[in-house]
Amino acid sequence: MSRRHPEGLVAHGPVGDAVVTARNLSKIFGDEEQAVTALESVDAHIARGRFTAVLGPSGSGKTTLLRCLAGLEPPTSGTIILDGEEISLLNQRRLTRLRRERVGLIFQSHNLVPSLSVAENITLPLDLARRHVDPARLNRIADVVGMRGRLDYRPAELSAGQAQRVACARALIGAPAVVFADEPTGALGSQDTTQLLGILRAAVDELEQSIVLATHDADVAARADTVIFLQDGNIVAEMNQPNRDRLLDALHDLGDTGTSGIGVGRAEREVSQVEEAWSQPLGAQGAPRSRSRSSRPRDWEDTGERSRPGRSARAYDASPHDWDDPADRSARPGRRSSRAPGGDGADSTDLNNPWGYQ
Ligand SMILES: Nc1ncnc2c1ncn2[C@@H]1O[C@H](COP(=O)(O)OP(=O)(O)OP(=O)(O)O)[C@@H](O)[C@H]1O
Repeated sequence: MSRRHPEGLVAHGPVGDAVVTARNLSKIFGDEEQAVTALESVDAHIARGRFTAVLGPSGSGKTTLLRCLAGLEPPTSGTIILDGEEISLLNQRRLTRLRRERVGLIFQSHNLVPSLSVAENITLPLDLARRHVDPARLNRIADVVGMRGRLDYRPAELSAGQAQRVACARALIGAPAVVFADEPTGALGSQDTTQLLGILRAAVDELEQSIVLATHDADVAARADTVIFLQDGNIVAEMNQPNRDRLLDALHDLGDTGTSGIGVGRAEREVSQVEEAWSQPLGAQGAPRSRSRSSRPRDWEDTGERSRPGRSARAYDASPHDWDDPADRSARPGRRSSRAPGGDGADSTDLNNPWGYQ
């Protein structure tokens, strides 16, 4: 069942259902001695209308998982169902159409097309899909990401944070079934990171947008509803309603010694054009590696796993809402309905409160 939100914003299907499912998903790059197993027999259930983070160190398979789930990378084996469609059964033309109509993409590098204006970059997915661009929708999304006053700017005239907010608007404009965001804050400073996560968080809470975000940063993952822990191409644990403390405890329990790269920045990955991002593998190279496997992901919802005596919960003070406050969190997933009136064209949006609720 679809719900129609104000301003024609559509959430597809009941919140909490799977928007993407992977069963027995494996991805091997290369063959024989050059073979690299990036994903091995992964089962994943991505809930609709929720914010899911995939947390893991460099090389754990985050990008590969997102690319497979988004239909950008063909799996070696396994099944992926995206918004009700088994994507392995689709021919290239239908797969491209499915991606354009139902998938939003955000990368670490903003991938804006330099020759297009901000407005043209935002509406690019709709133009590629030959879908109507509703000017009110464009203005609303531009308000949300604080770019309404810069719609005629070119990407070269934007800061890194502004450019990534445009990329975020581009992913949200078509109200896709799911947005995949691969390290979207990896090249941003802390203030821009906070703003971008606020926009993504609000898109989930206010619009029931399904979002899957890959990160190596526990602080970023702490903003999600669910965290999937990836190690060596395996999902080794899942946690609902994370906070920073619980995540750090879980990482400690999983054997993270602080040298795995989780929580540490990395070099920006360059992909030049959004159209290329829609159709081409990123082409990362890597060496084969040994792996330790667990047969079943750990579940930190198990109360036996949950209590951590001696650790007090630290507030994640960068957040616009205190999501880590259990009282506040219990209010989710109830959606706040009151909104501020539309903007006047200036970039006056409170980016810590991007959808304008009180
Ligand atoms: N196109 C490719 N060809 C060969 N190996 C690849 C390719 N893409 C990824 N790999 C390898 O697959 C493994 C998982 O890579 P992936 O990029 O998915 O990990 P990641 O967790 O996203 O890492 P990072 O955070 O550094 O981006 C790595 O060993 C990587 O080198």
